[in-house]
Amino acid sequence: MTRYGYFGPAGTFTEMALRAWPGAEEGEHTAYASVDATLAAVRAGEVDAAMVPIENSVEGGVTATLDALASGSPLVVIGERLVKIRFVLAAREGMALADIATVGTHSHAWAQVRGWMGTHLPEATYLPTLSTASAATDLAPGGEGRHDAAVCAPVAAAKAGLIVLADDIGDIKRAVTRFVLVARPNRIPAPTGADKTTLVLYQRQDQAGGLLRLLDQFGTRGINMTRLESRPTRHSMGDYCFSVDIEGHVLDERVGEALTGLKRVCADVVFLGSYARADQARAHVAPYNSDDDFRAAGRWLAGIRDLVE
Ligand SMILES: O=C(O)C(=O)C[C@]1(C(=O)O)C=C[C@@H](O)C=C1
Repeated sequence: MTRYGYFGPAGTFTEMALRAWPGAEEGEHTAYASVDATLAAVRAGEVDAAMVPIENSVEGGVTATLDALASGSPLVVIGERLVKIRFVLAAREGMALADIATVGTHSHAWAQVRGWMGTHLPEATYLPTLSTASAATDLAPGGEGRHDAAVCAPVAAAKAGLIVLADDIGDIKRAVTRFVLVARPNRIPAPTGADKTTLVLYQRQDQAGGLLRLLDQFGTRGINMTRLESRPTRHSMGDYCFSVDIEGHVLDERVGEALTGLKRVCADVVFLGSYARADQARAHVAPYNSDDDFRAAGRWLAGIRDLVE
């Protein structure tokens, strides 16, 4: 039986993403209190794969995940899931909106309901919690009740026996979070034609046009990028690496060529996996950059080289 870990406790959006993964319902599920602990469990072999949040359509990259993936022993993304985000404001039985002085939730969730809070609970103090579901369980019978209300998923409020004071309180109604399933690098899923590849790129040195040179490796091979974020390397002030998602699979000729190009020009390239896109959108391939184009050009060069004595 496959052992899955996830950023928990039960009732997080991350758990929903794991449940949406084909076959995961039949596996064994273990919740971890933080993204770091979840990925450490994969690295230690406690679980075979784990689901963690990586990107939200409103608040952007989940830096805890980006940083934990980029450092430490190698891990790879083997799949992704998109989950529609709907938040409720939940509290213990008997509470009314007027009684709420403190609100607990995950920092990414708070960023998505800030506007609603400013309008409906402008005086409320925000208390950060490890996850949206842990904000709810804190209010369950036996919980410490460190805040008056929790911002969480409807399912987390129900599990904790809470009442819903307000439903669908996200400032952006179509908010979506992207979650990735991460494993040790002993398997890379086969290409599907609708794939993504995730990389972390370290520049050799900070110089004019440095980032342009890295991105050029994609541009000249007709590769479309779907995410680019800079993160501090933590070595010194102003020293950044780039976390990138591109369309395509490591077995695609254009992606392979871009990777070898990056390996030459970068101080380091961390390969974080090639995997099927959740939305199944096929890769855009710019003209003259298909596998056939690359192979034909390779055959032409080999033909010339064959003539060398
Ligand atoms: O706390 C949760 O429920 C999570 O799954 C984490 C998380 C995140 O890290 O972005 C996931 C989705 C929501 O956007 C808010 C919080």
